[in-house]
Amino acid sequence: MNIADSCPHVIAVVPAAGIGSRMLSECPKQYLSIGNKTILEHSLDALLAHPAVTKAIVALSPDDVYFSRLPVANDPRIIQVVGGNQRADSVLAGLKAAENAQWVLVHDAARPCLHLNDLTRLLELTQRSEVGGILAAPVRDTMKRATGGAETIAHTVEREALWHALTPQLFPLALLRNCLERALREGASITDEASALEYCGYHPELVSGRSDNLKVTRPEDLALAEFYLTQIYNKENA
Ligand SMILES: Nc1ccn([C@@H]2O[C@H](COP(=O)(O)OP(=O)(O)OP(=O)(O)O)[C@@H](O)[C@H]2O)c(=O)n1
Ligand SMILES: C[C@](O)(CO)[C@H](O)COP(=O)(O)O
Repeated sequence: MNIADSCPHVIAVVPAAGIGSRMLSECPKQYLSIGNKTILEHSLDALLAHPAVTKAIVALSPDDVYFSRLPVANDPRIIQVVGGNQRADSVLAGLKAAENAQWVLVHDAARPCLHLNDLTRLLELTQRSEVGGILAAPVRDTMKRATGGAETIAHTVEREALWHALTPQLFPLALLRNCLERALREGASITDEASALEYCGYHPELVSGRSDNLKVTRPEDLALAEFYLTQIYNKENA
């Protein structure tokens, strides 16, 4: 049985409507280039490399003038929607455009270094989970909680069982939409999809993922992402 047969069709939602203010770049960071492609194109290619990911819904800013210039804009697997003021609003816009797929995964446009093996291991949840889960990386550093409003240490945070939430995050489409709509309606702080499920009392699984699946956020992240993508390219073309 090949990989595509063992996994149901999955729709990806890619929030790409941010302005990338922390990147301090001329254009939204998802349109910065690494090699011959933009960060967004790298992220979409990483998702569509898996045969089970049959469609990608990209949530774009209403002011986006960049996406239509990309070759991927003409890919029949890509659907464009207008994103919202917050990342969660953009994700919800994407979910509303998803057909009645059973499963949906949400992946930041700003995470171009996703490895196919990590995506494959996350997608294995479709075979054994009813709630879904997220790629995550265990915390390695000692973690400190700052004193409110000051840059002084209040205390050390126990790092045992502490994880960095990454993306993709994979959930049953109906469950994620219902939890996200309720959490947003009730004013919950939602910075990733798992937090909407947690708000509704669910406990998504943690799938250990590579720590080089970084979110390009600040200027110094671009060179690191380029290094990681070069590593992926060299391995694929060895
Ligand atoms: N209203 C928003 C805000 C963010 N995003 C997307 O969510 C992902 C993760 O968000 P983040 O890294 O915070 O991106 P920005 O919001 O663009 O960055 P910043 O907070 O520095 O402005 C990005 O791919 C971004 O494009 C989105 O689709 N809609
Ligand atoms: C979804 C996410 O990438 C998981 O770590 C993160 O929450 C996005 O946060 P941002 O502030 O929107 O970048």
